[in-house]
Formats: sequence, C-alpha cells, structure tokens
Amino acid sequence: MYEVAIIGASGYTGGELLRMLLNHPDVEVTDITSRQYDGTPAHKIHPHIRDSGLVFTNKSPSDLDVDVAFTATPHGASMKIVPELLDAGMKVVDLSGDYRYRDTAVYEKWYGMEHTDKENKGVFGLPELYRDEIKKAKLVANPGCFPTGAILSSYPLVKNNLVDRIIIDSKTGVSGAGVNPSSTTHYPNIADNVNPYKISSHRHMSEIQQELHGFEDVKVSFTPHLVPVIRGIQTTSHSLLIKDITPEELREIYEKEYGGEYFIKLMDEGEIPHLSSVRGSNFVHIGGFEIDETGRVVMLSVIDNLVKGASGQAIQNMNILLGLDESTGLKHFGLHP
Ligand SMILES: NC(=O)C1=CN([C@@H]2O[C@H](COP(=O)(O)OP(=O)(O)OC[C@H]3O[C@@H](n4cnc5c(N)ncnc54)[C@H](OP(=O)(O)O)[C@@H]3O)[C@@H](O)[C@H]2O)C=CC1
Ligand SMILES: CC(=O)N[C@@H](CCC(=O)OP(=O)(O)O)C(=O)O
Repeated sequence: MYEVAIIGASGYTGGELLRMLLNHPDVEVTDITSRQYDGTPAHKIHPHIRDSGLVFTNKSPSDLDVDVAFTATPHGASMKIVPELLDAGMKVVDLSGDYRYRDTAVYEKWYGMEHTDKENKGVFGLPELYRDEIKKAKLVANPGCFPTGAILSSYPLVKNNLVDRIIIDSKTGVSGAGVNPSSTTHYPNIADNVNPYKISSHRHMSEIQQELHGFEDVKVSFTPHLVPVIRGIQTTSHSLLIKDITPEELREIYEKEYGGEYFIKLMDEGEIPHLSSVRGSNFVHIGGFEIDETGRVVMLSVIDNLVKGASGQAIQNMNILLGLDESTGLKHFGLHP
C-alpha cells in the first residue's frame, strides 16, 4: 500500500479527496491536516465520512513521511508548503493555482501576488494532454476547475488548427468557492439567480490561454457565472472556424483525439451533456459538435468541479505518479438525477 497525506483536509476538495481515497485499493490515507481542527475526528467536519479512524492533526509538512502528499490549500498557501514536502522527498499533487503557470510572471499578474517559490516547477496535471510528463514529475499542478472542462472541450479544435477565436461561457456550482461562506455564496444571493462575475478578468482565463494559445495564436476569452447548484461546471464554447469542415468531420477529430480516454465521454449526435450526469464522478461529458451558418462551432462540456475539476483529477494524477492504472478508485458513474 502507498501512503498518502491530505493537507488542507478540512475544506471541500480535501473532503472529496478523503471520500475517494478511502475507497482506493492501493493507498492508505495516513495523515489529514488542518490548522483549526487539530485533534478533531474526520467525521465531525465531514459527517458523511464515518469510521475512517482518522483525526486531523496540525503536523508541519516536513513531519510527514508519505509517498504522495496532496495540498488542498488556497493559492499563496501552497507555495509555502510544497517546497518543504519536495525537500523531504515526497511527491506532491497541488490543487491550487500556484504551480500551474510555465511563466511565473503570468501567475503574478493574474493572482496579484509575488510567487515565492520560483525554483520548483509543476507539470500541468491534465492527464489527457500531459500523461507522459506527469509520469516523471515530482510536483503535479492540478488544473483549475473551469480550465479542465474548457480546455478539454476545445483542445482538438486548436490542435487541428481549425479555429482562431474561442469564447468560453461557463456556469459553476457554489462549492467552487470553497468551504468558507461569503456574501457571494449566501443563499438568498444565489438562489433563483444567475450571477456573472469577473466577466472579462477571471484568472482562469490566463490558464486556459496558456494551454490553448500556442497553436495558431488562438485568442481565448472566458466569462464565468455562478448558478444555484452545489456541484458542477457546464461550459459552452463558441469558436470561429478558419477552415471548412463538416460536423461529421468535427466529430471524427474528437473521436480520434479522445477515443482511448477513459474519463472522456463524447455524446451521441443531438445528445446534450447534463450536469447531473457527472455529479460525484471523474467523467467529462463533451457534446455539441454543431456548426452554424456563420461558421461558429458550438461545443459543450460538463464536469463535477470537485471531482474531475479538482480531487478526482488529483487522484488520477496520483495514480499516474505511482504507476497505477489511471482509473483506479475513480470508476464510479455520477449521481444523476
Ligand atoms: N472548490 C473547487 O471546486 C476547486 C478548488 N480548487 C483549489 O483547491 C484548493 C482548495 O480548495 P477548496 O477545498 O475549495 O478550499 P477550502 O477553502 O474549502 O479549503 C481549503 C483548506 O485549506 C486550509 N487552509 C487555508 N489556508 C491555509 C493556509 N494558509 N495554510 C494551510 N492550510 C490552509 C483550510 O483548513 P484549516 O483552516 O482547517 O487549516 C481549508 O479548509 C484551492 O487552491 C482552490 O482554489 C481547484 C479546483 C476546484
Ligand atoms: C464559484 C467560485 O467562486 N469558483 C472559483 C473557482 C476557483 C478555483 O477552484 O480555482 P483555483 O484553484 O484556480 O483557485 C472562482 O471562480 O474563483
């Protein structure tokens, strides 16, 4: 059995890591850390997780001794914790934005803070694109929730030089904002409502650009909306074609790119991907494949922000780091309805 630790285990993604790792056949969770709940049994904070026998501790990173450590901590905090874990010889999967950027200047611009660990470089942890690099990594930077669905649903378009402009519109569930309440997530402010936010300046735009821009200088824009669901991200992307292509050819390109991918499911013709179908699962459902008379391609994707958008993908990355089958412990379908 491989030993793993979850740092920041009292939060939403930490709780999801715990829920799924406790059912993983090849790992044992030996440590769950929290600063505020030192000494508290896991089920007092995550009431759905019973009989794990685990108690939160406030161990410092260098006191841990595991094969893989997950840092489910906010950006800014991770870059203080990760170097200690790496120095102590552990492999790390970081769920924050701290190590996702190839150029830390881009991070500093979009996150509005200095990056204090320019030495350690993460591999961008999107297995469907970077599996071979992840295998050799010491530090995996798990992608952001919006970027996961947005990149996967547009990547075949840019890889095949089909488009030069992508406009991405996403709807997210409220758990994306983490465990701490705020006026933005207060029930009367979100229920019966759709709230666009950071409409042209969300930091995930830079992460999506990083991954999609490189091909033919594709321009990418992104606008998120908060909707009154707990989990899930639905993304609609509108791309402008620069080559003539039929919807059938478009579908074939996606089938060729993703045919062997366990976690990517391409919808049948006319079938709309439903948010509820992926709730609780590590699957991405991709649909759309439509081209209108103006030459606009419409692609759709759905993920669970806490699973494929965070903790499930982090476990997928751990499986790759440990040389295990990528889908181990992650095969369950979603919770529809
Ligand atoms: N929620 C989501 O859908 C997604 C989240 N992410 C990213 O994953 C990370 C965790 O997110 P999420 O679980 O939602 O966040 P939460 O706010 O729910 O939990 C984060 C946990 O980290 C701990 N923490 C906070 N500050 C520090 C610190 N300075 N040092 C050490 N520990 C700290 C807290 O535990 P305690 O106070 O008990 O120590 C807290 O419970 C973030 O970087 C987030 O951006 C990525 C993709 C999706
Ligand atoms: C609903 C909501 O607030 N969502 C968050 C998603 C943040 C996240 O998970 O991404 P990082 O890991 O890049 O911080 C947001 O829009 O900031």
